[in-house]
Amino acid sequence: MAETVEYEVVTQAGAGRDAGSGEPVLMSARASEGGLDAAAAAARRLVDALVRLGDSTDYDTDALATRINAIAAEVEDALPDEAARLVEMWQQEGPNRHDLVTGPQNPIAPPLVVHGQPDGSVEASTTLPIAYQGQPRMAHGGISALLLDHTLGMANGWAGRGGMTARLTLNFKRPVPLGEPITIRAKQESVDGRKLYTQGVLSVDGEPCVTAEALFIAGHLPRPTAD
Ligand SMILES: CCCCCCCC/C=C\CCCCCCCC(=O)SCCNC(=O)CCNC(=O)[C@H](O)C(C)(C)COP(=O)(O)OP(=O)(O)OC[C@H]1O[C@@H](n2cnc3c(N)ncnc32)[C@H](O)[C@@H]1OP(=O)(O)O
Repeated sequence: MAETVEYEVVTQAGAGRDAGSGEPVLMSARASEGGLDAAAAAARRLVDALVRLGDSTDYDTDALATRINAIAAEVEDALPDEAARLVEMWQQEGPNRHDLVTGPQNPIAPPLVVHGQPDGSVEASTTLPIAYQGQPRMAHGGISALLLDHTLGMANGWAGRGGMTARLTLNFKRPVPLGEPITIRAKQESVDGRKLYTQGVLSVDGEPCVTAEALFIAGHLPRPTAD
């Protein structure tokens, strides 16, 4: 097996769920109004507009591609060393700002907002745009799987011991609509040695759409370091 390590969970407030405030605690990173978070939000907006644009418009998409490529080239010219960026990404003890589900710096993250609850569960919410469409007007099942896997993973972190997904079982009970608020609740139900058993449900308007049961194995791959 690959070498794995365990991380201590530190919340934004500087403590894990034992802080005992009795209030939900924000676990995902809060988006800043400017800087890279704002640029990622703009990229998300652009992706949404492109998917909605289609071909039946007079809009000059060739010129658009040229302009988008010019911006991409400008950003590429400013990129730091890739290894150093990886170290920076994983330095933070709190929520990952770069991750593809909750990260405000990641344009393909919806992003999902996750709160740790006093009862040991986590609750996550977002609204999915049309870029995530599977069946007409509905979210792709793989997106539901991604959101559930991640939220169950965060529930493990909130419970104090996180790990890697070994098995994820999903039941798709109802299609998940785009453009409507979705909620995911998840909780680590039991621990047996390194085996973490975690469950969750994705609901819309209080109606369960997708349920998940997972086995995680405690430990993560080591974070990149400068050495
Ligand atoms: C306010 C601020 C808070 C911030 C902090 C928040 C905290 C949260 C932070 C961040 C959340 C992030 C959330 C992310 C969530 C997403 C996670 C992923 O997507 S992970 C990527 C996908 N998964 C993989 O790539 C794994 C690939 N598989 C492996 O690497 C290995 O198979 C691994 C590590 C899973 C297990 O390998 P071994 O060698 O360590 O362990 P072995 O000995 O094989 O298994 C241990 C036991 O588990 C059973 N087991 C393993 N896999 C099983 C399976 N699929 N089904 C049933 N049993 C299984 C085995 O039979 C064994 O059982 P016996 O101890 O013998 O009783």
